[in-house]
Amino acid sequence: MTVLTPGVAFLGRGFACFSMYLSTAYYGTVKIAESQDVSLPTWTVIAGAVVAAPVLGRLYVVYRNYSRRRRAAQLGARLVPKCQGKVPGNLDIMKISLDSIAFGYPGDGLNQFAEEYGPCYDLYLMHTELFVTTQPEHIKAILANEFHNFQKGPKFYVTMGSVLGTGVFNSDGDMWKFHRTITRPVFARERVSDFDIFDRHAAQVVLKIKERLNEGYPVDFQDVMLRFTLDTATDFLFGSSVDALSAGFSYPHNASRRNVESEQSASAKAADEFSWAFAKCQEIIAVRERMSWMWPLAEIRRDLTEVPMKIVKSYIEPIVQAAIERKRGEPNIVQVKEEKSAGQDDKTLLDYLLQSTTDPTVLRDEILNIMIAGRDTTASTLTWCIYLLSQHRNVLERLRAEILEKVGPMRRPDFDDLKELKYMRAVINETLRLYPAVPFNVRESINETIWPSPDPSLPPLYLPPGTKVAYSVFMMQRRKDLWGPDAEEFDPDRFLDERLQKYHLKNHFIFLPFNAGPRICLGQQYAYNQMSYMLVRLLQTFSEMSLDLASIPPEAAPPAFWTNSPGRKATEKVWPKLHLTLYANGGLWVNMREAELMEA
Ligand code: HEM
Repeated sequence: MTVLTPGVAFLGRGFACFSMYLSTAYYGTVKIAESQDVSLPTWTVIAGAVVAAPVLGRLYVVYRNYSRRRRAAQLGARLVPKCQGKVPGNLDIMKISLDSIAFGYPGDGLNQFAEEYGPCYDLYLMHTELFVTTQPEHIKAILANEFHNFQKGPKFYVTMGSVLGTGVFNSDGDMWKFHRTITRPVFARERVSDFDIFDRHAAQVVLKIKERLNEGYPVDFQDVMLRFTLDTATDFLFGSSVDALSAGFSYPHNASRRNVESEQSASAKAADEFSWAFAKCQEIIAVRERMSWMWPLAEIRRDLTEVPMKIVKSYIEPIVQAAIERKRGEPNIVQVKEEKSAGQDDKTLLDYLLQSTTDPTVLRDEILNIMIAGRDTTASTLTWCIYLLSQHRNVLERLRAEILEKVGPMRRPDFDDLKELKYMRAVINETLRLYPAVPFNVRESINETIWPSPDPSLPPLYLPPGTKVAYSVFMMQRRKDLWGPDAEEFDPDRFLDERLQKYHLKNHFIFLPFNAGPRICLGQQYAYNQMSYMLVRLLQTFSEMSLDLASIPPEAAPPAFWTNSPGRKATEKVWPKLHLTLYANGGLWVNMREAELMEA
């Protein structure tokens, strides 16, 4: 069966709508003319209808805006300020938004609009509302107070569908509840506090980093963390690791020693290919989201996710198929495991999913969603954490001292140890504040609503039904009016000293790296445990960390002109970029010094 590309399907729908409009206009005009005994040549009717189309479109927009203004006034509210672009349809603003993904710093463009219009404004792309907000009360409304009025929405399903399918990230209502219910037991406290899996893979990380440093080369820490989180996630979720850490780590672009593909095992190559495809899919859907409803026009010749998704599917499907076959051969797999483990839950996500369905598509979608959730987010946070530690020696030393005091130089930490590592938690939270793994997110309203005005002297804001709202925790968590004058600085003590009471505890909704409300991250505790575990093992072994800037490919380094920018952008040593999650462009190349036994 031929599958239409998104662009052809989009144009087909447009053509069908336009044909309907033309035929209605034609027969309508002919009927009116007949009733008046006037005869019109066919071509004049059709030409008239074609010329009238943009005029009618414009009239519709004017009428819609007028009725929204009137409705807002009736409710004692006002419209969200509209950004005024220089080109019709605010196409120049769309370009700024797309350019900021390709060439800019997260929030570029949007920060300027925030200065001009305040923390909530309407990008109004192609005459369609797209609200952007960084206001905690608005984000609280989206995620908690008005949860039932804000959905991911049909436009989101279509934009993300070719990658996320109907998984937990791309569903609402009963489908979302179904995914959430079958996934939740996997994150029960006793499961996420079983550190055997973390220990196995963290030991491999430390060993392989040492080997590479001993060869005289830095390591791309981001790449190592993506492998670590892929291995731990697959071990935790499916019961067997894909062993991405066993592949040879990449060498820097300027190294005399190069990556030799033939040295890699087949499974390592497959894991590398999967990682590439996985990132590519996320990049493509992030661009689609920024192009609003026009995105199919960029995919007329082909669905850009097709090739990378083929690779992703070829990786996941055998895992799913094997699980289905196991289930067929051993129908009571979950019960068998329950009996075997005598109280200790060793069932994997797949085991739980198989209790509810053996539909390969549902299984694949769910697994892919959880892999995106579980791999890139923690890898991103650990990467930015090491970046910050490499720039703040005092923080690194204090964190290491805490680890050595509470856990010691060699011992494997347990759950109680991690609870005692208060400074560690502050370092992770401060990393998540400045570099949240999911910096931007989006929802769509179902019914009209009213939000408080960021400026209390002005009337509240009116949101029409069916409005897309993008919210950014990245921008909110750097706001000086919410976090104090030093909001742009990395200072973990703000989660421990009087600033905690003054800012965060006064309003919990100013810090939302894991979201909030019914859709709050299911893996939050797992993520804290995994990240803390990895940091303990790293800092037990290494006492110094520094960036190797020469190893970043020149085209991936932060542009020189950034030094004239406001805020952290001016001082970034690596380029933070984003698809669905935040990452370091070109990798995070670091050197580490092994701790002497005396130091430990
Ligand atoms: C630092 C690490 C992490 C961060 C910052 C993070 C952040 C988030 C955020 C912001 C969401 C909301 C997404 C949305 O509604 O659009 C989310 C949802 C979710 N996360 Fe995490 N996450 C992290 C780690 C993990 C891990 C390790 C797992 C699992 C292994 C996980 C599983 C999930 C799931 C299943 C959801 C979907 C919840 C739903 O829609 O009901 N997360 N996470």
